[in-house]
Amino acid sequence: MASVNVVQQHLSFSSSGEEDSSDNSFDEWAHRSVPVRSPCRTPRVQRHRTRSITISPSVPTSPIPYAAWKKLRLCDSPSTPKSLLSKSTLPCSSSKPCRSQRFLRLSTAFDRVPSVNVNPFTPETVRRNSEHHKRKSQRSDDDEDDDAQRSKETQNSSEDENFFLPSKRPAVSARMLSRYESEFLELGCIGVGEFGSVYRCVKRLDGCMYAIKRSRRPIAGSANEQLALKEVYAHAVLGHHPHVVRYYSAWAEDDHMIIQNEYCDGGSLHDAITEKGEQGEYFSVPELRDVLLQVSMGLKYIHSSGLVHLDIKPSNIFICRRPSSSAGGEGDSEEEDESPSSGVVYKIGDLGHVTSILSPQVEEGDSRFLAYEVLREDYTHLPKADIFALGLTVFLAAGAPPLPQNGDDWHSLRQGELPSLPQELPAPFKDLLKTLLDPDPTTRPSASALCRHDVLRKERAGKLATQLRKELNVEKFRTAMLERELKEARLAATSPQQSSQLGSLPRAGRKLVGKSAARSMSFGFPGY
Ligand SMILES: Nc1ncnc2c1ncn2[C@@H]1O[C@H](COP(=O)(O)OP(=O)(O)OP(=O)(O)O)[C@@H](O)[C@H]1O
Ligand SMILES: [Mg+2]
Repeated sequence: MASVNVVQQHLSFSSSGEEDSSDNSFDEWAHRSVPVRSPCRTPRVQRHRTRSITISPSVPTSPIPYAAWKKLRLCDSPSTPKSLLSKSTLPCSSSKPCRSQRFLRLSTAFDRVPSVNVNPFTPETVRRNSEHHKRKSQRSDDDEDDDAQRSKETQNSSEDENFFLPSKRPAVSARMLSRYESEFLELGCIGVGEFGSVYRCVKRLDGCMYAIKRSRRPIAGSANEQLALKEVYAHAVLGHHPHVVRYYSAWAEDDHMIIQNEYCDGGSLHDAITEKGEQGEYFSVPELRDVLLQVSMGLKYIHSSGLVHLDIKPSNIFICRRPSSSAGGEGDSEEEDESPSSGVVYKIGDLGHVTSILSPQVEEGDSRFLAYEVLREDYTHLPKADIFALGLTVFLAAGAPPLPQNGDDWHSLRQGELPSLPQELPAPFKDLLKTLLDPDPTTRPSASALCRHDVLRKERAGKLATQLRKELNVEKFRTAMLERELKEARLAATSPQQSSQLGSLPRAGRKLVGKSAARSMSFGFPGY
């Protein structure tokens, strides 16, 4: 759990003698992590601002008269006047004194907000637990003094429990905080879009990381309300797919829509392109194929659900670099059983423009990625507008210069003129990309056709063959070992004398210890 690490690191850092940070309250830390004047203000700051303006004892906390707002009452947020908030603040438990200054500070830092549980099942916690147990057993081997050892173990085990086991603090306190504050610990702002700001948060109950998107402006009665609702409706209908950002929950709070999604630890494709660009690099051909194939899989799923995304672009494609530490992990899907060749998973996110293919209500996305037919309000081939935007996305990843928002260059791109690239793409791949940008939407391949396309699948097939060859070699080796052991066993059965001689005089190259190791050798293949 990177998030928990962040918190623990921060806290132990402050306990290491840097006393000028004596006022290291969580609030201050959270504020420091967000740049001053950033448009990405934390919901907490914004909420308090709103509250100080709109909430007085005589003013109801939900003064929104709009009929449309009623639609958003997915979960009523409790009223949280400041008085209740401050009353609800619990002091550090006095019945269980803090063990060290670090823990004292830990509880000091946390006592303004409910604590966070550590989920013992996340890959990171499991890894840390096993490393810790290894270290502990090494310590036991080395230590000779039994008494000292025993007292040390008692001390260590309580340390371990405090550090690695789920916390014994109350899971979620029933204090009068907003749902966002009571259920999540905010670790920082990870992005700002047109519609919302996105925060990396740990859910206090399950200890997993989530991306929480909060609409930047109040939504009741505004055009943003439709966008907010669309995003939630689309997520709820789409369910799980490895190449679509997973949705967990949504609610309205202080007239803002809040959406809890899977956290993608690699940021957006836009970030990755920018990072590479700053070093004069761009995505290689295998990486481009990977992006194209994986996003096509996500699109195939969205399109087959009767929906279109209509805002495909690098900043709406998110990257997961390691096994998901959000709850749930990867979902199943017929063709997604192959793991991505790069170890990087691309996921389609930001469903704010999603609409139905059959009865579209089109809210145009970013004009740089807009297909010409959508501008002309021809909605007969909407899924192909996603394909067009995907084509431009891949061109950008390949090193194309920034796309025009309008003007002659905008039109030329929609008349079949390809963006210039700093790298030479293989002809079949370039031809495929060209079809994605074809002015005629019917000529562009469908997402489903892209998923099956030879140019994208060939490399995976090659990798699969290499893997199978390796597995075959291992099996051959294993068979040879078994045959040899069988021969020896037969020999031993027919002439016990010979076998005892063999047993007493080890042959060169044979192990004295662990002779049967080969049999229990694990190559990590199912069935063995
Ligand atoms: N699930 C996530 N995991 C990691 N980062 C995310 C996630 N969701 C959003 N972000 C970050 O926040 C940024 C804005 O998110 P998002 O695109 O959902 O907001 P938006 O306001 O709808 O954007 P737009 O301007 O495209 O309408 C993203 O570009 C990305 O950097
Ligand atoms: Mg976006």
